[in-house]
Amino acid sequence: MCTPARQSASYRPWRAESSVFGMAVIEVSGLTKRYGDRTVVNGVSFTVAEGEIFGILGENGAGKTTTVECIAGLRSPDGGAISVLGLDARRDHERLRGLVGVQLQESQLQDRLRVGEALQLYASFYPDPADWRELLASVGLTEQVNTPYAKLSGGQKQRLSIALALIGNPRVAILDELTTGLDPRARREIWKLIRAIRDRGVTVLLVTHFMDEAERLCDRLAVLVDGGLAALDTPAGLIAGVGDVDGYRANLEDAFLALTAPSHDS
Ligand SMILES: Nc1ncnc2c1ncn2[C@@H]1O[C@H](COP(=O)(O)OP(=O)(O)OP(=O)(O)O)[C@@H](O)[C@H]1O
Repeated sequence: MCTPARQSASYRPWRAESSVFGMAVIEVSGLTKRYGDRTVVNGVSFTVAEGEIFGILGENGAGKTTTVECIAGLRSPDGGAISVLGLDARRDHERLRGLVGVQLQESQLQDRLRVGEALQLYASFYPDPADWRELLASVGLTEQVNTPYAKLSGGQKQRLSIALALIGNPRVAILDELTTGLDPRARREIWKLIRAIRDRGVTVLLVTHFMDEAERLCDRLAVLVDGGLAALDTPAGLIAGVGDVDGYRANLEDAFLALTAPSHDS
């Protein structure tokens, strides 16, 4: 069973339910997901507006991937409703496929498939794909165009999976652990790319464990604790909720640790 969301006594929860952005593109209402008798996502609700970069934070096992997989229509919720671009995430999955780009953890391609071939193959699935060579350049893989998947480094595989999520020119991009395994320069390049696609009106939902990434890139953040929504706010709002820590101004990691701290009242 899912335990109630833990919350540190020192944290003053803020909630920015509505954003300054426009139309809601993703609406999650009371999302609940169970595996067997374990509830791993428990009544989670939030909306993501068009053109927003929305981050999901949480400790390992908090339910982040399960949440985004339900939004991507890859898993069936046990309760609640999810609408993406006005369509039902699960029932209208086929229609949404061309509109939503998904990069999930551990995307696995055929070992012998070359980088350029993979992009051209995926581009052929979509009516209005991005220019694959441009995309290749923007994720820094131009030199690897003829490299088979099996010969890519971990970070290069990660960059390719981001390119594949964006190849269909999606209106919504769902990115799970966007920059895990990337070196610092590559991470900055990927942040730039994400901002650029956002500037074109793409709505971005991303899961991350990196506090700097969440703070620099995301307009708002949802923090999941034990499958429940512990906080939903801008990075600055979350930080403001903790005040000072040991005489220093708190940062996002302090806010995250305060929100996810084990409860002391057991
Ligand atoms: N297919 C599955 N069958 C059973 N349990 C699962 C399955 N997938 C995930 N879980 C469990 O559900 C819980 C939430 O997993 P999830 O992958 O959503 O967490 P997460 O927040 O993304 O974690 P991480 O940061 O480690 O990637 C975990 O306890 C996990 O073990």
